[in-house]
Amino acid sequence: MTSMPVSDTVVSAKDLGLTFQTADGPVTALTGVNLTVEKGDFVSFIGPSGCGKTTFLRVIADLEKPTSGTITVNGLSPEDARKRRAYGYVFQAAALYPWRTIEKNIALPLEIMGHSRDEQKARVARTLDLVNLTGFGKKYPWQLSGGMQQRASIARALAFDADLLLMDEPFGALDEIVRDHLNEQLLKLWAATQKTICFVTHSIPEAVYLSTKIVVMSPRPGRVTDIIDSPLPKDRPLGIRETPEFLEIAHRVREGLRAGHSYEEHA
Ligand SMILES: Nc1ncnc2c1ncn2[C@@H]1O[C@H](COP(=O)(O)OP(=O)(O)OP(=O)(O)O)[C@@H](O)[C@H]1O
Repeated sequence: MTSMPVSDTVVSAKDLGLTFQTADGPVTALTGVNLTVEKGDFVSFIGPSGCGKTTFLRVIADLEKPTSGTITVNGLSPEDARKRRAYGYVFQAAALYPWRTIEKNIALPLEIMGHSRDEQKARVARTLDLVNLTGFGKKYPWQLSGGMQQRASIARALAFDADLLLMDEPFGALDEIVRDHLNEQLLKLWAATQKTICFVTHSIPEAVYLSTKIVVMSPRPGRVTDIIDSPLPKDRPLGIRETPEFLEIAHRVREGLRAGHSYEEHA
């Protein structure tokens, strides 16, 4: 096996653009995106519907091809990175198979990758523990709450131990109290596993609470209007959301979103 390139840069996008050709003409989902994600970063992408957040995640995952600019993932093309299983992907809906138990859902990618039964069992137990679902492996998805299902889908994405986790609005459909709880748990999980996380959200408090870096985007065409490096400490109790430092970053995100919006109105 060839060794991985040694670098702390996980994602590097330079002047990245993606225009979809549709029956109604071209749709520019992304234009001029420059962004570097370093190992261990927690990067949130925030912006209104249609600003290209999901498209950017899909480009990293090699599910879409850019039409201009360049992007590398772990120093490789997205295609080569995907083949080396560089990332786990968590979708907006938990997308668990209803006819499989939670542990069988988590084991599915491991089965496909040809891991032995013992290895599968060990990894399933480890990831269930990471998302606090030990004891629920034999349940079916419908027997779990929405928040627990989403944790199970995070466990599935963690099971093959990729360093990069791509999360597309994983908690968007959950109520605020459950969401707060999952945000706290996700930060603990991030600290424990030292993963690099790219996280799409519509929520300003969620983005500020979770991130080391916040990428503010605006639509038509989708572009980055601000990149904020958070000065907040890594250890973040929920109460941090009432501190002046937190509110200041939230204010800057809101300003960035507003600036993008007025561009849209005047374009
Ligand atoms: N496969 C596709 N074909 C054509 N247009 C597409 C395709 N995928 C996305 N788009 C368009 O690209 C733009 C960006 O979409 P994208 O889903 O990335 O936005 P988003 O910021 O994730 O939105 P949301 O917050 O609603 O999920 C939108 O205008 C969308 O309609």
